[in-house]
Amino acid sequence: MNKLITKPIVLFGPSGSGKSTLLAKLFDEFPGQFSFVVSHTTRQPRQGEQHGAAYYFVTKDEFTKMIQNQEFIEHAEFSGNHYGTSIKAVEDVEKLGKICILDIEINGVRQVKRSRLNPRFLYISPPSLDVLKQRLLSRGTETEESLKKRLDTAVVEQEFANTPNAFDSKIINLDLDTAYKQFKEFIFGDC
Ligand SMILES: Nc1ncnc2c1ncn2[C@@H]1O[C@H](COP(=O)(O)OP(=O)(O)OP(=O)(O)O)[C@@H](O)[C@H]1O
Repeated sequence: MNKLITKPIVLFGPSGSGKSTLLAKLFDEFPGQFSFVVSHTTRQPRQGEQHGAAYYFVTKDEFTKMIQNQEFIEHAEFSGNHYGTSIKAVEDVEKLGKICILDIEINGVRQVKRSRLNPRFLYISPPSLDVLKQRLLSRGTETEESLKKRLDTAVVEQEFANTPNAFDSKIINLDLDTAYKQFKEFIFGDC
């Protein structure tokens, strides 16, 4: 196997910019070649969620110990629950010979940049905030409040993306076929 293409890939971009859509196409076209990393969380499992598949479910104490032992590449708290990506979880994906994809938000990206992981960063940008708003509306997943929150966050994410060395490559997701072609070029291209 070509070692170079096993370098992990960090995907980031505003909610609604198309990350899941592009990943779904990729996983569909290349089954078994890519994998998400299994994260750790302190939240309770939902029905059907398996330990080690959806997440590694751990207690708050276990999570805190992992932070102290510097086992996480990035971690964060959302709605009172902790979530983190461990170095070991990334290594587990690599051991399986799969390309590891991390789909994370910008605070995670900042932490990854300070970690010993040396991934490639890809920024998925919407063509404009107006188009982003339309796509989030047509996805039908948002309340008025969550839409506003996502759009406000998108402004911060775009500002972050405009800082030097924020990403290795950027895709403006206007036409999906074109964006997907660029996505594959990045993934399979030179590191
Ligand atoms: N190029 C495109 N043209 C038109 N619609 C698109 C395009 N790319 C994605 N979409 C649509 O935009 C919506 C948002 O895309 P998607 O859910 O993939 O975004 P996301 O970045 O994964 O968001 P989140 O971070 O919230 O998971 C979806 O309804 C998707 O079908």
